[in-house]
Amino acid sequence: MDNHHLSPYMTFNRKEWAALRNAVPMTLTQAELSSLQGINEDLSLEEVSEIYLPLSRLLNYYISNHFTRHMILSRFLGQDHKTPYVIGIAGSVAVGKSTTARVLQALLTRWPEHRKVALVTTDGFLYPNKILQERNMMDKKGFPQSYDVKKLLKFVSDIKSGIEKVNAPVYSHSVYDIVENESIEVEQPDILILEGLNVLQNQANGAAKSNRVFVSDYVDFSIYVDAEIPLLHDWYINRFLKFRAGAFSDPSSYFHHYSQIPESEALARAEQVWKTINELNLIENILPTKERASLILTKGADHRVASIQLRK
Ligand SMILES: Nc1ncnc2c1ncn2[C@@H]1O[C@H](COP(=O)(O)OP(=O)(O)OP(=O)(O)O)[C@@H](O)[C@H]1O
Ligand SMILES: CC(C)(CO)[C@@H](O)C(=O)NCCC(=O)O
Repeated sequence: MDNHHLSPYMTFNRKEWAALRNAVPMTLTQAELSSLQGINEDLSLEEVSEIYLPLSRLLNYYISNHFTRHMILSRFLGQDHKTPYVIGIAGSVAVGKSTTARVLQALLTRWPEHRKVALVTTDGFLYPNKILQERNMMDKKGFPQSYDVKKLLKFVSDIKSGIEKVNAPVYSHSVYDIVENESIEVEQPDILILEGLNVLQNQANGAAKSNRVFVSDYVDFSIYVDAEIPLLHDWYINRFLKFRAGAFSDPSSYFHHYSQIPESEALARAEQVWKTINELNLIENILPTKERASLILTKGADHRVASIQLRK
């Protein structure tokens, strides 16, 4: 472990981190490991046990401590005081935030406390295409101004207040828009995993100047998933091609059009979108939030986590 005195982080390499899962062993059966792979067929099981399992153990300690504190507060107030633990997951488009979130959801549910873990992505709080078009912002999707931040803040604040049922809107990558008349209902979870490009943004990087409260104010533990730009570029293009391949026979998919033109043309468009939208957004609005994360996961080729930085 590198504990450089000027850095706010302790840095672990892969081997050092993997060793940390052993102190309180939690073993996963082969069947459980296989069911985790249903989350993402490219996810390696070695990755789950060496990286995500120790991470879920650490989180489980923090979460237990959170609930102990709230029990004390309940005693002090003489009334029930329970608020969910919020884990934020930030990082570039295509870095693997949603995969990370789903693996952590599965692992945290599995700890003996059997906590109820809800998962929400901030994509659902993007303005619908109709509004983005009216505001001439279709090439700004994912930028701070493309989100209905008020709605997102109300959502997180309602969850934190312990409101019984809170609804979140849904975004579809395949339709490339908010899905009308669809929502996910969040019912008093113990843990909320909130995943999205913007969960760590504050006034200094992107959020509207008039805002005084930020999503990050409601986040108890934040994870920034990081990788070098050339890797992110490749992951974005690969996922684009996967969507394109899946959209040949589905005319309702946004990607259908790309399946009807030559691959080289579709690729040129994907390259342009990456460069002018997602890479730009990463540099301007997402990367600057990295230094505020509680934990940074740095990935190398094949999504393999190479190092972990944990705030001291
Ligand atoms: N741990 C992993 N191992 C292997 N492949 C992965 C892993 N995580 C993500 N991927 C792949 O990388 C691509 C992007 O992943 P994912 O959709 O989870 O990213 P994201 O950060 O949630 O993207 P967005 O912000 O656009 O929603 C997908 O093709 C996914 O299959
Ligand atoms: C929905 C977001 C913003 C975040 O997941 C992203 O996947 C996206 O669609 N960006 C806009 C440019 C594009 O990739 O088409």
